[in-house]
Amino acid sequence: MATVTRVTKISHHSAIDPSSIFTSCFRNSLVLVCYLVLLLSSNISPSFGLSGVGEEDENRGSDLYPEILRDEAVARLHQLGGVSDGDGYLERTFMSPAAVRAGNLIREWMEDAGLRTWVDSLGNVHGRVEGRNASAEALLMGSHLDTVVDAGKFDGSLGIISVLAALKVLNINGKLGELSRPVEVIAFSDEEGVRFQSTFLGSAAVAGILPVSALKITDKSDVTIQDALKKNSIEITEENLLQLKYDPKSVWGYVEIHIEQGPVLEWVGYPLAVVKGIAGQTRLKVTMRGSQGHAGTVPMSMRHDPMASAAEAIVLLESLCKHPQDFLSFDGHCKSFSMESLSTSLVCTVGEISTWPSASNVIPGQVTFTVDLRTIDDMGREAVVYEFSNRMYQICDKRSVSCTIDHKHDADAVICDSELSSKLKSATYIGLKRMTGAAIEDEVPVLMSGAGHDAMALSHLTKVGMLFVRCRGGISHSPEEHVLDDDVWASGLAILAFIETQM
Ligand SMILES: NC(=O)NC(NC(N)=O)C(=O)[O-]
Ligand SMILES: [Mn+2]
Ligand SMILES: [Mn+2]
Repeated sequence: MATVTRVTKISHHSAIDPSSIFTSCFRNSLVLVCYLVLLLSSNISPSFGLSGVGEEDENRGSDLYPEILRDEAVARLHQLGGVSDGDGYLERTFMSPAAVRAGNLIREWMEDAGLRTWVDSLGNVHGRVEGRNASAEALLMGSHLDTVVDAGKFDGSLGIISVLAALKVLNINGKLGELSRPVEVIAFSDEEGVRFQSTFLGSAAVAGILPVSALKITDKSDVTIQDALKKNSIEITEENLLQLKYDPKSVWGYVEIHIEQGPVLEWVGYPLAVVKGIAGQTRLKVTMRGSQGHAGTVPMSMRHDPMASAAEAIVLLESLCKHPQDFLSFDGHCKSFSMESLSTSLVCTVGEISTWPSASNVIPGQVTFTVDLRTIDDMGREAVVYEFSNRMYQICDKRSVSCTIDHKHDADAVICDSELSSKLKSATYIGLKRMTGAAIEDEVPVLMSGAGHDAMALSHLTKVGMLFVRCRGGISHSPEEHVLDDDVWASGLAILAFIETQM
């Protein structure tokens, strides 16, 4: 008997698009209160249960496949979550030993689902079935096999394992060869960009937007991307890099399942959401150099301290991103960006800082820190980067510290394809109906993504659509990241319904 998490019902006649609510309320810290008020005022009926498969139709249970879409998928998520370079925490970065082991394990699961597999020269792991018409445009699906440091088990992995579970069900039912078009699952080698700070390496190569110059990017140990591949017996050249690009005419679309990494689905009590779009992002590396010296003998007035300069710049960044309207101005004519969309979606993070020589009794000679800046408003993002840069250089001049800004990564915001999103929404209804045995009257939530995804890179190749899966407390990029077993199941049923109805 399937028991599925209870879902708060949003009555369909007052269906509301949570992302629009968030746009209007997101401005202040009462956003969730606003959201709740708006939901309650739309006659939320008492929560109806996804209370399990109806007793009356035992046959329905036969197309639920809990042993594959839930039990085996959950077991694989935990198994993959144990493949790590870290001791006691999860870490898999581009072409690391654990990333290679993870790729091999995923490849086994691809073959277990009946797919033809290979690894390309950027370390992406591919599994493909041609279906009835090998020359038709292919449906691409997938997500990333790399992780951040001290990661959760579901970010990236769920999008690979859930899709493979659905394809395994089709293979068991003898339907895989009957699909109307080829289907290809790709486990991308580097979405997080932790090692080289230039994210989407694998998916950008498939989309044809990874410049050859990227192969010379170095990590903290001065190892280039090219070296990292060579250490794994992959000789990447300009020629075979360019060969990785898929012909847009050979691709029908790209679909990615991913954890929400936010609190909304848990808040509204719904297991899945359709993604409306993905915020644009910029990554900077700031280096400040000053006068290294003795902590005990250099008078404060004579110091050129890059640590204090960095601290002032980081606090400035926080103020700029909390209150952009206090820093930015634009004449009403050019309308280059909307303060509304910027201030409701702008987030900035300094996640990494390092100093040299990093000794408690030494005034540092150099400080380096990262900046991660995101918003759905691309023009606004450029304006914020410009404003931060100018004000940071003023800080450095005032403190007689030399500063450089290295632009590591830029990705424009992406709007998901409306037709593909509509198909994913329909498939979600079908999947959830199978689980509950009752018609789903609610509007599937539609959310914006502040997190980046390989779909951003693939949007340069083909139309993209995404499904979000609820995660506990919205927590991600943490070992606390968690998805309910039944929500893993719901994601598998939704993508199975999508493939069955669209292919
Ligand atoms: N889904 C993700 O966690 N993506 C992460 N990676 C990139 N490239 O955005 C991020 O930081 O949001
Ligand atoms: Mn991530
Ligand atoms: Mn991710």
